[in-house]
Amino acid sequence: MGNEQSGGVNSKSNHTNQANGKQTTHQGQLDKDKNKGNGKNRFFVGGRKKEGKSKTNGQSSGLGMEGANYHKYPVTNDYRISRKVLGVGINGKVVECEHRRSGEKYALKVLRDVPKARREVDLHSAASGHSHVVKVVDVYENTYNDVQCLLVVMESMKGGELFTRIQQRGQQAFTEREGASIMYDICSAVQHLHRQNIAHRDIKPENLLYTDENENASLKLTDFGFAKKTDESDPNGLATACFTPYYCAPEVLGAEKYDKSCDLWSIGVVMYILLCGYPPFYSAHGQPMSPGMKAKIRTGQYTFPSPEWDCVSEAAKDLIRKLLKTDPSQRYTIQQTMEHKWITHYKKVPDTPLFTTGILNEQKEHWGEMQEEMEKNLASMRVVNENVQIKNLAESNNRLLQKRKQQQLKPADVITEASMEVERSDEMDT
Ligand SMILES: Nc1ncnc2c1ncn2[C@@H]1O[C@H](COP(=O)(O)OP(=O)(O)OP(=O)(O)O)[C@@H](O)[C@H]1O
Repeated sequence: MGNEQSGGVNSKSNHTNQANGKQTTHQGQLDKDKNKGNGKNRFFVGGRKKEGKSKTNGQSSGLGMEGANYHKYPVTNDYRISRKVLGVGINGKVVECEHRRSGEKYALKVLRDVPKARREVDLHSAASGHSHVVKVVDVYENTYNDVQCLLVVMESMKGGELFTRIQQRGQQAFTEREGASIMYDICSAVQHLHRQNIAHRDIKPENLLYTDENENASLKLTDFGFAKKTDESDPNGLATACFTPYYCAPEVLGAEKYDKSCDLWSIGVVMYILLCGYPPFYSAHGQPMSPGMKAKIRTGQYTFPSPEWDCVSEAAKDLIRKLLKTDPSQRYTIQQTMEHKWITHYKKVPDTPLFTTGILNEQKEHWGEMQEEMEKNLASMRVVNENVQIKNLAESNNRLLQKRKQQQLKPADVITEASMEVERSDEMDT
């Protein structure tokens, strides 16, 4: 994949000092000039070298970011906020903004400043140095109408969602080799996260976006709203909790691996859809879920139906089987996935034309249901684990866990209301 956009404010003026492993940006310099930051002036995104066609695995900015650098001065000092909505999620709108000096366009996500949002911003920033993770450029903590907000400036992803792009290909068939190349990119992003002990826990088609509409656009992972630092888990402190055969209890696997295994399940589902155009746990060709189908999900029954899967390589099917294991302790880790020949040798995967584009188009009207179903499954995986922790924190006499209990987020922290709109005329500059 190639032609990655610069993640910094201005690709020309960004520079990376690779000798000392630090990155500074034009924006960083700007803030130092103004002396308005919080004094640390650490920036999580620097100008990255443009990538050629060959892939680079797991590049990190090397910054070892623990959290974001929150600017306290108004975002509008640096950016013009536009009314153009780039997307709408559960947390509100993502709008376009423009850097005042460089004129470059970025995406702005506005979150209410609650601990969950801080976690999202910190973990996204920490992961942001990878070429297949959407870059966080700047973060501001500003107050609007007495509501404290976090404003996250990200690189603008102008190429839309993964499957929309495949749907829109026209006559040219999507091939298994292209599928392998896409999966390599996704897996390298997840490997980067897991190496930092970050589980994303919300890998789904809507969170995989392309930088632009060019053929060489990069696919990147975004939305760290459910991401979790896995090394904060204390599996030894967790006692047995109720669990269905669908999920093994975290104490069996270790909470850390449990959270990460959720990402591997998602990778398996995305890979399956990529290779045929419909999801694994569905009745023929994406028909809505019946109760019987739901039972199949719980017991991990899926098939590789004909004719879509007839020409797909055995190696691809083998990897899917290893990713879609219902028991997370049996499921492949990201390391094992990266070492599987279908991923490692993605360039040698057969160039077989697939049914994917045609089926995605035929099944357009079922796409919403499919997304909902995937979201429900992800949610139940997260809930199983959260429940286990909540139960044991409440019952535990362990002092460490008691301390964590006090810090535990309340469900009310989940942001459900619409985002703060930065639309007051004094903050707007359209
Ligand atoms: N960097 C970006 N560039 C362009 N569009 C973006 C960007 N980030 C997000 N979007 C758009 O905004 C939508 C919502 O963003 P995001 O998923 O981060 O928010 P959310 O409120 O956490 O959503 P969700 O409901 O998916 O959990 C995305 O589906 C996408 O269409």
